[in-house]
Amino acid sequence: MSYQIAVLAGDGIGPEVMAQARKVLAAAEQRFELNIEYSEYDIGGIAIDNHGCPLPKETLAGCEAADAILFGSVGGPKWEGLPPDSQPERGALLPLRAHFGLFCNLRPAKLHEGLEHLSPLRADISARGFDVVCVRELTGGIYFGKPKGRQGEGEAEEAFDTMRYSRKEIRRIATIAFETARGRRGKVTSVDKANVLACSVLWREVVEEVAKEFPDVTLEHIYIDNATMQLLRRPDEFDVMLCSNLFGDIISDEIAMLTGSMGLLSSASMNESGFGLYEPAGGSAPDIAGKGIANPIAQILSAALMLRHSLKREDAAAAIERAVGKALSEGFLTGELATDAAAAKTTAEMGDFIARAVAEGI
Ligand SMILES: NC(=O)C1=CN([C@@H]2O[C@H](COP(=O)(O)OP(=O)(O)OC[C@H]3O[C@@H](n4cnc5c(N)ncnc54)[C@H](O)[C@@H]3O)[C@@H](O)[C@H]2O)C=CC1
Ligand SMILES: CC(C)CC(=O)C(=O)O
Ligand SMILES: [Mg+2]
Repeated sequence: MSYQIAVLAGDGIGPEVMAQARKVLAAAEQRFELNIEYSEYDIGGIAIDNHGCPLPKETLAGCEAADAILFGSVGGPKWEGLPPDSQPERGALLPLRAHFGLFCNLRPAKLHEGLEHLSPLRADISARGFDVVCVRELTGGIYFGKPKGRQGEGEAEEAFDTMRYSRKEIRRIATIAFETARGRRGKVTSVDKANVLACSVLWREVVEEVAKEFPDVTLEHIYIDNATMQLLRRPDEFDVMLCSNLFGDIISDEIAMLTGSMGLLSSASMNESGFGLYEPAGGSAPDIAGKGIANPIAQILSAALMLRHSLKREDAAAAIERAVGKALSEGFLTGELATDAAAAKTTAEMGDFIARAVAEGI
């Protein structure tokens, strides 16, 4: 069986970390006798520069023809002055998510063995460890609600966004959260702002309905403001965090950093047919782009999620995750994690280490 993967490295650190994911995938292909073909396409800022638009037709056609999309990141200061819908994020990433109906975003974060002391959590809390999956609704809510815009003569006097959710949208993502919890520690924490927002009141109602179909799973509700605080206080008590688009965006950066770095959090975005886009949860990191110091692990773990969810190769996915665990537990760390700057590894050295560990079959 051969697989077609559309590779969209994008901007900033995207191409640097994507090169490492490709190395690791090559090692996995050899060891597990996978047959993967890759086609590379421009997206985001690089596509604006090369084609005059952030999501060229060829890119979309390449993605449509593929079994899965491996995505880097888009955006950066160079393109910030463009009209909003021509920018990399609103003109490419969000339309891509909408086009493929990628409503289900899974962001798994766990405190890796060997990194406990590098987490910004208080030492006694990080010693307890944690392992959380953020299940984020990705194609609805305030990021997509209409109308949205600016109003006023000349310089806008006001701007507005619309938060909107249907029962169907809430039901399908809540169902995924409960199913995910069933395969884990059996607890869903639904994050909302039901003391203020009409969408959150509906969110709670529908989540309660779905919960009745999963009597073996415990459900708790929490307001977003309290959730950000409780994650710092008792992260080990969370299992699956069910979030709307906006709240999941916020929570996912927090859980990434609790594990030590934004460069560790992978993600899978899937539609109702199981088609997926796999990308690091962080962005293009313009502050470190081009320096060869970005952590490629989020991209490498996203490739592992692609192997698991789209290619159904649990063996190869698990091997990559073990290889990442080996690097971290042996203190093989990129600069943002290394306590001894002189011992920090480059992006490429990390990719080489993990690829070798996959090839050697740890
Ligand atoms: N999926 C995507 O393509 C996303 C794109 N963006 C875009 O990326 C650009 C930068 O956004 P920011 O808000 O600065 O968020 P960011 O996630 O790019 O960076 C935030 C901080 O995390 C660090 N960081 C991120 N990834 C890292 C890695 N792999 N290794 C080490 N450190 C890492 C950065 O150096 C920076 O200090 C913006 O244009 C934004 O719109 C932001 C988030 C997601
Ligand atoms: C353009 C943003 C919505 C991307 C982002 O921050 C994310 O998906 O986490
Ligand atoms: Mg984000």
